[in-house]
Amino acid sequence: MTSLIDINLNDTSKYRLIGDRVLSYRFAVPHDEEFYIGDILKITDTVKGLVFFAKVSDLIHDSNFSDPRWDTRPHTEHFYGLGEDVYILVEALPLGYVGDDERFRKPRTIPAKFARVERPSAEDFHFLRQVMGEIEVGVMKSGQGVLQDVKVSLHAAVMRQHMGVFATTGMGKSNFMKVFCASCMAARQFGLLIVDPHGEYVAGGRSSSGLPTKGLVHYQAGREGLAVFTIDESRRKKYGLNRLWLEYDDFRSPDLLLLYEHSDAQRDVIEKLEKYPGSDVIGFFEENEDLSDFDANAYTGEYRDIAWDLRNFSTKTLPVVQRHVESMVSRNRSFLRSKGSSIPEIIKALHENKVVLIDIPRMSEQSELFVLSILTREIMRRHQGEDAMCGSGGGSGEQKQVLIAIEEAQRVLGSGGQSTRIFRECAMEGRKFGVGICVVTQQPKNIDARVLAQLNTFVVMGLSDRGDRDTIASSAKQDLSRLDTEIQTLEPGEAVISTLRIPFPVSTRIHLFEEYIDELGRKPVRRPIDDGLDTSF
Ligand SMILES: Nc1ncnc2c1ncn2[C@@H]1O[C@H](COP(=O)(O)OP(=O)(O)OP(=O)(O)O)[C@@H](O)[C@H]1O
Repeated sequence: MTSLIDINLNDTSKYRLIGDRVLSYRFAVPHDEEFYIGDILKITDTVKGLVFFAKVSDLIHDSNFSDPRWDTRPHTEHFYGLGEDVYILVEALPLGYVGDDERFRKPRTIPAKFARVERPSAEDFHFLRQVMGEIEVGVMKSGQGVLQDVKVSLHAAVMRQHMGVFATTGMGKSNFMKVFCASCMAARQFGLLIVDPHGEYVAGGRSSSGLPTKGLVHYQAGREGLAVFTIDESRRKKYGLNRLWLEYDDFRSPDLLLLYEHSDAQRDVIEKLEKYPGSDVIGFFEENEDLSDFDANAYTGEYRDIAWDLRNFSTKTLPVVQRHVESMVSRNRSFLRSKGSSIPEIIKALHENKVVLIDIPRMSEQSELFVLSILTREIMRRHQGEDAMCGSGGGSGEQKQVLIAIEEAQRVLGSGGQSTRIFRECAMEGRKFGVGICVVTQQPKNIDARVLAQLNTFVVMGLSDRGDRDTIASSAKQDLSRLDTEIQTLEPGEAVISTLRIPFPVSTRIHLFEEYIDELGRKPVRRPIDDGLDTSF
């Protein structure tokens, strides 16, 4: 029989490990002890000189009585009393261990039998802090509370290996993205591109629960790490932002596939036109008023090659594509013009490791996808070439890193579909060229499984749908299946984060953006120019 009475009365904890598995610990605590799922524990193995950390994954009532039905008999309390023979069995998941060299490692060994189990103290937290990266997003949760001293930070170097942010509406996705942006502005480790059709990231607005929120321009101390390109004149003047322009040549015919449904014949036209600069394609369709009786042999206009390539298409197909091109141009008039594009400036800002926000308030979903697809293609094109091996001045040989956020990503990364080729290409090959994607979605089960398999960082916020949780559990690189209860019970603003270089899934309370930027504002911002300088007197 296991006694809960401690042998050494001077010892700080009387709980002892009785588990028998490398990947699952177990110990007993009195029946009235307060423990919560998610509590972080420290297990000291004095035999091997190792300190293990674990997280409570289950709580089970148990007893030492041989009668298996003792607790269902009347007057149980009277016969037995609830002394030390009745207890709670606590099951815990190992996080990792620290040895003499003070390095945190994955849990590849088991603590000694009866190793001491206790709650970690403030000094123990530096072991957990050790595994964190540069992009702070919150603090580590422990059961009902948080470990204020253990900030949860993602590693910038793994962002090119793609990230997913999964949350049902109202669970704090927008807040998370803004906190992530603010940390990227402060850390300046890679460029981050976000296209915002709701205008909420720049200057805030109202959260899904109606509360007023702030935006990235309010993080004043980090402003050097932010470049906003907007179509909103009043905002541009008020906050000193850049004007967003794209030019006809930024457009390529496959962008139409994202915006409209097409028949096979119309798709063929679009493919034929892919090799032509956007200004030629737009020029061709604008110059010909009526293509319903188009005859390539009789064509006398400026775009002979295009006319010749379209010679065999039916005169029913061409007017449809023409309508789509014209509607695309007129719909996006507020930022699309024949000459003069912001793309060089956008890419420069990304390569200066800034957060680049494309602010197109009140524009349609189609315009948002249009802009995102053009920018993604251009970033990929430049990174596939030599441009990204630079430092803006050229020659340092270091590859630039860019992360592209794709909100409501199921629209463009769902299973199947030609229309989303550029995003798919980015997910499959981007990392080789330093281009990562940040897939943000409420419906992970509707994202192509091959794309999910490419994501190496998962930020899982509350997901009410079992199918969504199962999809996440089967795609994450760390085992999240045993955290299902925790994921189901996450409150708004809480997340389970599974990422490379942090050896265990971390339960996190995401910072509230408004509080976080106040806190960041009080800290000095690290500027790339300061790297390597001794800033002391
Ligand atoms: N980390 C947090 N700490 C405290 N409160 C939070 C946190 N994150 C979100 N909230 C609160 O939860 C509510 C919803 O947050 P938010 O608007 O970010 O959700 P959302 O998932 O983006 O919603 P939607 O999908 O509808 O835009 C807000 O009122 C916000 O204040």
